Amino acid sequence: GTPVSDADPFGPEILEDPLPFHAALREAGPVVHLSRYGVYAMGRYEQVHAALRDWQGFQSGAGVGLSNFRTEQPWRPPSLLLEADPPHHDAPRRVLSTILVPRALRGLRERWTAAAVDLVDGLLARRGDVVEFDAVPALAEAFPLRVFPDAVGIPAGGRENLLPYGEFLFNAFGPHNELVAAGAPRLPELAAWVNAQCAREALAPDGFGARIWAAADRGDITPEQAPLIVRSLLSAGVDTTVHALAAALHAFATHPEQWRRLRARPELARVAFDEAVRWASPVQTFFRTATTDVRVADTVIPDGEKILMFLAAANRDPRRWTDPDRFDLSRDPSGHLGFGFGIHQCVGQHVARLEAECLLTALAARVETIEVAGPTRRHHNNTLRAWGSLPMRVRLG
Ligand code: HEM
Ligand SMILES: CC(C)Cc1ccc(C(=O)O)cc1
Repeated sequence: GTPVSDADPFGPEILEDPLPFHAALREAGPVVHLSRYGVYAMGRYEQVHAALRDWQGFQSGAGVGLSNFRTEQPWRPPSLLLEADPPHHDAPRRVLSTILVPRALRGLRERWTAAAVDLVDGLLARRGDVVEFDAVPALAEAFPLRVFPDAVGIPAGGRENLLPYGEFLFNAFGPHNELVAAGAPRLPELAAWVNAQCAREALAPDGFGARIWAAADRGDITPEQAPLIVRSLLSAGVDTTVHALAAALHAFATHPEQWRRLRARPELARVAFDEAVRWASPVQTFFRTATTDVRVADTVIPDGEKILMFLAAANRDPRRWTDPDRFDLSRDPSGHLGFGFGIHQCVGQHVARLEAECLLTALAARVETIEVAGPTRRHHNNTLRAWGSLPMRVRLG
């Protein structure tokens, strides 16, 4: 096939099945220059981990997509976390990590558990012992949309805008291909709606959003920063969990022995989710920008060049993982790069884990076997690994 350096990682062939390209990229060397986009690509765990750790040499402030904010206008005001370097990154990060730390989420566990049980019961009730449904709309999309917007505290109306907004955002980290073009027409209305949800008066008094505004009232951040930090939650907190949950359900549906393990030991739900995030890497890639001429192995990456990091390739690097292609609940997945690493590591990972734990536990309590019931369909996005459709058959027990 095409040599790695001429490949199009954002083209339909590789988006449909990236695994062969990831393997070829790992084998081609520690760093590979991709001529199509003029970027430096890394697929091995060692180099991706090192680049994520070295925030001084590999900055986020010029954008974490292909677009270089040093020379191009961002499509929206840059994120104060994702697209910021220290020191500007520090206060917004501290505010969000305090709000999203596990003990701050304790109050949600009971509510989210009840919501998961209610969703699963509603799906399975009075339909006999064998039930078929598409797990993408019925579970992977339905559960995050049922619990997360309320946790942020945004109004009830318009929440159907969240997924398409995130869909555009994650496409926009890649090149302006037809995936970006397809989302462009609706963007102005979607962006206007998202921005309106970040205003203090739009937010319920007890959600994550109100806590961000309370941090502004305390002077931990400025009132100008508060809405942008709420925007970070609405940008990063929906499509990621939707596609991670779909990936976990697909993993279990194609590995019945792992479902049996979860049924026997429901406390494995959390580690199972991290193994699914490692195995599927719902966030496949994103970029950094070299802040100086930086040497990686035998390559010098010139100042200002973009580096494309393949988290998904690193998460299946045989140099780091035993039997990397196996979805295995007995593995210790810690150290996986599915949530990133270092100062920008996912600040919402505990929210994602709690959502997954609640949904998987509710399913494991009712469902004896889970299997794919028909042709699955991928959904292509420049950054996200996603299922468009997951026909599923469950047997109650
Ligand atoms: C399974 C679901 C999720 C995955 C796979 C995921 C993945 C990631 C990754 C890989 C990064 C690092 C980006 C970088 O280094 O440039 C990140 C950062 C971030 N995530 Fe998540 N995420 C998930 C869920 C969430 C949720 C639920 C929230 C909000 C509640 C969230 C909010 C954020 C924010 C604000 C950042 C930027 C952190 C910073 O730059 O300091 N994410 N996420
Ligand atoms: C994997 C990351 C690129 C997900 C993400 C998206 C958006 C934001 C934001 O701050 O808007 C933060 C994180």
